[in-house]
Amino acid sequence: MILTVDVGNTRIKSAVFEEDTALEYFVFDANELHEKIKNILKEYNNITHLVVASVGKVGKDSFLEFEQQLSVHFFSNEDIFPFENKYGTPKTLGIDRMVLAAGATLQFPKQNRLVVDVGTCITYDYVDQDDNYQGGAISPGFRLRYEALHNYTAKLPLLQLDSPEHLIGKSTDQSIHSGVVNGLVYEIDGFIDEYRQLGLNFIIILTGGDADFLAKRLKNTIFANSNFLLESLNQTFQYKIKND
Ligand SMILES: Nc1ncnc2c1ncn2[C@@H]1O[C@H](COP(=O)(O)OP(=O)(O)O)[C@@H](O)[C@H]1O
Ligand SMILES: CC(C)(COP(=O)(O)O)[C@@H](O)C(=O)NCCC(=O)O
Ligand SMILES: [K+]
Repeated sequence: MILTVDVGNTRIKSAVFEEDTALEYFVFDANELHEKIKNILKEYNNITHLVVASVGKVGKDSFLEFEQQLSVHFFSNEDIFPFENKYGTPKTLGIDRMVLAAGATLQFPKQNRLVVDVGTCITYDYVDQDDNYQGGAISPGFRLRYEALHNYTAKLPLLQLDSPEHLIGKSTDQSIHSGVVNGLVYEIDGFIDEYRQLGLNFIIILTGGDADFLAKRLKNTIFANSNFLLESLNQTFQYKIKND
């Protein structure tokens, strides 16, 4: 059994896998990391590997204590991945993006793939049908947009993510929701349309904490799976074991 841990910039997501099947999912904050992992290991005493991808402030050292109990793998850009990395700065490519690209490559062979991960940031990652990772884009996620409007103005309130009632906002709150939510929908649909105009045919995987909220609002047909990163971590680790 494998325990996968995805440390994002907002929260930590985790899942226990028995081969390709996820048995249980968990979500927690960085300050609960040790206690939560200890509890998971108690509950599932067949876990042999702890596999981590972190772009947050939780580093490799945070998992040292578990090395007495099981084998720990903290993914880095030096690991073996099932794609050729054509990014101009491969060493600075986020490990979450590397794992997403690996998952897309392994789960959807021989086709162009675009992964859109809507978390703290929105990341776009394009892997072509010959398994070349080409790059993508990074933009602010929902929370960052709401907070930026509040933090960098004198008058705008801090709102929680909510559906805009109208395209044309009739109040301050409605205008903010329309700007943030419709703006993000247009951004993602716009990116997808632009990629298509390059003559590219590709599958789209939408993931991250806000994938479900967004999926029904996009005009483009997509494959939405908020657990795609955890599944990809499990698959990338199995790929590593077979190919290292
Ligand atoms: N229970 C929850 N706690 C916090 N954020 C949540 C929750 N459920 C959904 N979300 C949404 O998920 C987003 C974070 O997505 P996530 O993919 O976990 O980010 P990251 O990987 O950057 O930590 C938040 O901005 C929020 O809108
Ligand atoms: C862009 C990110 C901050 C996204 O983080 P997340 O929204 O998943 O918390 C992360 O992938 C990262 O730190 N990337 C490094 C820069 C790059 O990928 O080029
Ligand atoms: K992201």
